[in-house]
Amino acid sequence: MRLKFSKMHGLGNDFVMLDGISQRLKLSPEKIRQLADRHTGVGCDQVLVVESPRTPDADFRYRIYNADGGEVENCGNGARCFARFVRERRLTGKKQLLVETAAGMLQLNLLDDDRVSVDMGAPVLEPQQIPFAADIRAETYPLEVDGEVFTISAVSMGNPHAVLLVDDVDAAPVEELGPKVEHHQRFPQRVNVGFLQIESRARARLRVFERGVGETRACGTGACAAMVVARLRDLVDDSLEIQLPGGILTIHWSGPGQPVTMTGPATTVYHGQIVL
Ligand SMILES: N[C@@H](CCC[C@H](N)C(=O)O)C(=O)O
Repeated sequence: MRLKFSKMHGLGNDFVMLDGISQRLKLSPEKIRQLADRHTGVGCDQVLVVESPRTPDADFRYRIYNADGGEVENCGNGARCFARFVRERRLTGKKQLLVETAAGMLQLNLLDDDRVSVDMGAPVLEPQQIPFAADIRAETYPLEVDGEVFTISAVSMGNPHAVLLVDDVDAAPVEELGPKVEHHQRFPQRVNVGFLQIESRARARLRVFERGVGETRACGTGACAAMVVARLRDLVDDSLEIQLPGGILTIHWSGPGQPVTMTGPATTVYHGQIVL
């Protein structure tokens, strides 16, 4: 199978973008892993696929695969790249798009300064819906890992996130604790793990160990989840600049029941073809 693709990134969270409307794709988990391999494939954190929508209101359907081959529900940085990709590939001339994902509808807006703003929907905090094993919903939960108890918060932004507050994100045990929380038995669908340092009511720093990938340079849904956790604990105001290793995302959330808005860049690196 010969595939045309674009290599893109959102703050260094990188993607292989595939147009599944004008080319026929037969993707298995193994083929996704081949594409994502940084030594023998194109290399990326996620493979993103554009498809025709299933519901009449939507402009497109957007599917997301982690580098480990698993299909997942949502990807914030990918959504911004998606908006740019469908314009560059002339699949649409629109600057405002309604896109179907496995997690529901996303609204994407291409801004005049080339950034993309995404309405990521309202966060879900009910443990069963995240999913996370807990008897009742709480702001924080104790989580035991190798005999040590950590304090986490749990949020779904369509995909599951655990967030830990840390004093110094540079010294956070992302590589050691990240995989243990990702595979913790209380998260039956595994989880993305964010390490969040609050700098002020308007600025924070974040590193994310992503489910199915490892630490990435940025995670859009992770930044939204971090905002929700920080805002619910009244540590930040409605607008937050989150510094990730790859750059800054601006996140806005005015509180429970409201959608989270994420704004940031989307960059095309090159277009290519690969035989799989
Ligand atoms: N990088 C993404 C999140 C991608 C999916 C995630 N690894 C998961 O398994 O849920 C983002 O920018 O949100």
